[in-house]
Amino acid sequence: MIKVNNLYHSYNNDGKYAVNDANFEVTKGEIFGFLGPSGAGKSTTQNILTGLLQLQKGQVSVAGYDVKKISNKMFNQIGMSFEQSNVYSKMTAKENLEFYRKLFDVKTRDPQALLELVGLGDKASIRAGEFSKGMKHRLTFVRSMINNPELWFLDEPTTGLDPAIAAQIKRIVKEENKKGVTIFLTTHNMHIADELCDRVAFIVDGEIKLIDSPKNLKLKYGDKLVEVEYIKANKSVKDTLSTVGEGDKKQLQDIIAHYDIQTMHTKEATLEEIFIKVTGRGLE
Ligand SMILES: Nc1ncnc2c1ncn2[C@@H]1O[C@H](COP(=O)(O)OP(=O)(O)OP(=O)(O)O)[C@@H](O)[C@H]1O
Repeated sequence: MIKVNNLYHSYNNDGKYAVNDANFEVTKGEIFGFLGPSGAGKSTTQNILTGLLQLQKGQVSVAGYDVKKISNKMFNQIGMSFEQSNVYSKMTAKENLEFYRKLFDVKTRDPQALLELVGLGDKASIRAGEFSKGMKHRLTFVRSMINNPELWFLDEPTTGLDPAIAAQIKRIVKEENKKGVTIFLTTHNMHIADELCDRVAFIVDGEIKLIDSPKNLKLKYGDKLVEVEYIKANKSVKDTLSTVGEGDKKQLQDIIAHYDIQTMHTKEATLEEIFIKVTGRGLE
């Protein structure tokens, strides 16, 4: 669905690259995450893929189209939801969607039904300018679904939303993906990457450091740890021990044999811990 080879982008032609030799493929039906801190080059890459930035160097094909010579037809097949909501403030929520749907020459979804999907059904005739940031975000989000895209670009889809709405957005993303929609998701939030993505690319300073599934990354980089809490000399003690090292294994057996265990559970490394291990950088 997406093929990127030797992609570079420099804003100032000063030898500094916001995207530096990126190579990846996104296959049909997967949720592919682009995970990296602020300034990593996520938006730049997404903007090149969606034709908002002109391709300078490299080969990029999106939904079967070469982005060097973008065809308007490509826009019928893709959806884009940006972190910054760009809705028309003087139009109502419904007018925003009615206006936008006219840009496509494929079957579009019913604006009222879309608004209801994100809890804005009763706000259809309110001007978007009066909406809160979260409401504008939801409007932008459903607008990007209006043409039933087979490839959906989502930029920080849950950032700044309250947890209930974020959960609703994630549910919709999962449902659309089940119907076969391919999703390219950019984020600096490891939770959403972990929860939604089939594969993630770690990106730092314009470079992709690795690409793998969250599960494989945890198996590969996550230490196999057990967190145990027990009573020793009338005091509660907490230890984190490895199930791989001989010394730790023996200590764990010793604790189980001699002390009163209060809690014991395995501890997985988080994607952020793995990100730091691999790239030497955090996600903030
Ligand atoms: N219009 C621009 N002109 C010059 N430099 C830019 C421009 N847009 C982005 N950059 C620079 O390019 C680099 C990559 O930025 P980009 O916005 O792609 O990162 P990002 O990973 O999307 O970050 P964020 O999560 O903050 O959006 C950064 O160093 C940024 O300062």
